[in-house]
Amino acid sequence: MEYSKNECILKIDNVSLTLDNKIILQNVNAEIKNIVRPGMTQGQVVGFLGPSGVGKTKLFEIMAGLLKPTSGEVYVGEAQKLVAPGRMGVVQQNYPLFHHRTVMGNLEIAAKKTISDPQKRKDKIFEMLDRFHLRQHTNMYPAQLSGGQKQRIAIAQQLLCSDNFLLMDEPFSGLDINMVDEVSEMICEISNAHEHNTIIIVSHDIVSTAAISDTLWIMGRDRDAQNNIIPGAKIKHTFDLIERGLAWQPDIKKIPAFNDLINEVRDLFLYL
Ligand SMILES: Nc1ncnc2c1ncn2[C@@H]1O[C@H](COP(=O)(O)OP(=O)(O)OP(=O)(O)O)[C@@H](O)[C@H]1O
Repeated sequence: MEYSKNECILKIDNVSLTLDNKIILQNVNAEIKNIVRPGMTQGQVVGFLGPSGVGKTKLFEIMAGLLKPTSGEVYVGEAQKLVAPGRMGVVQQNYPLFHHRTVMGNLEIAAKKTISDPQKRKDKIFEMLDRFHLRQHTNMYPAQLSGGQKQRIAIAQQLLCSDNFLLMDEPFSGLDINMVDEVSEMICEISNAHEHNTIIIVSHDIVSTAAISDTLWIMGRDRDAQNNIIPGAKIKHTFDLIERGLAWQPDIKKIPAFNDLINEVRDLFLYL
């Protein structure tokens, strides 16, 4: 598997967060580097896992520039600029679309932020509608769409108005098994549409997330000698799935080493 990891495109630099005198995050550090594969357009997917209540959503909000940490910074892009709202695409679980606007109307609002020429904007929107199999829904309102269709519009919207980063909160939640496969394929397709495309998925679904990730971040807290949790979560474990030969593989779930990985992650969860 020939590849190299080059410049840093996202850096979480010593991020801590205290809310109402409660330490939530403590010195979180992590980095994503650009992956280059000769002859391929290779983006990447980072799966972000951890037990319930550990602080994933808070770090997600900090990475999105929506929440200011108590200390530390997040830098994004090749130029390593401080993150600011709008730089990262954010697809939340409830897909907040404008209900009084059609699919086209919703995408227009997003596209206006980055494309000023009306014709170019329309062309780009139709390209997105085709890519996400939504062309026949162009003039429908969100209330007339399924959950999966709303999710695809929310993704298209974010791709139209932000840089190459997409943060997704629980993309598999509430989906049946066929839809999970469909969303997984879509995430891989988006990540590989541009070599700087980077999708970070926060999820409780370890198997679906690991199956499409190149890297796994596992968030957790330390324990004291009495086995009590020490407040302040960090990214305690990073799995490089490329190095393990578990990235870019069709039928990954059938590979025994993939099942070993899942068991390893589940075992870690017992102590986080
Ligand atoms: N405003 C607040 N003040 C104090 N504590 C808070 C506040 N908001 C969230 N918390 C706490 O921060 C911790 C982390 O919450 P967060 O939502 O990030 O966890 P999570 O890992 O995303 O959980 P889940 O997987 O269940 O969604 C929780 O223990 C929560 O109780």
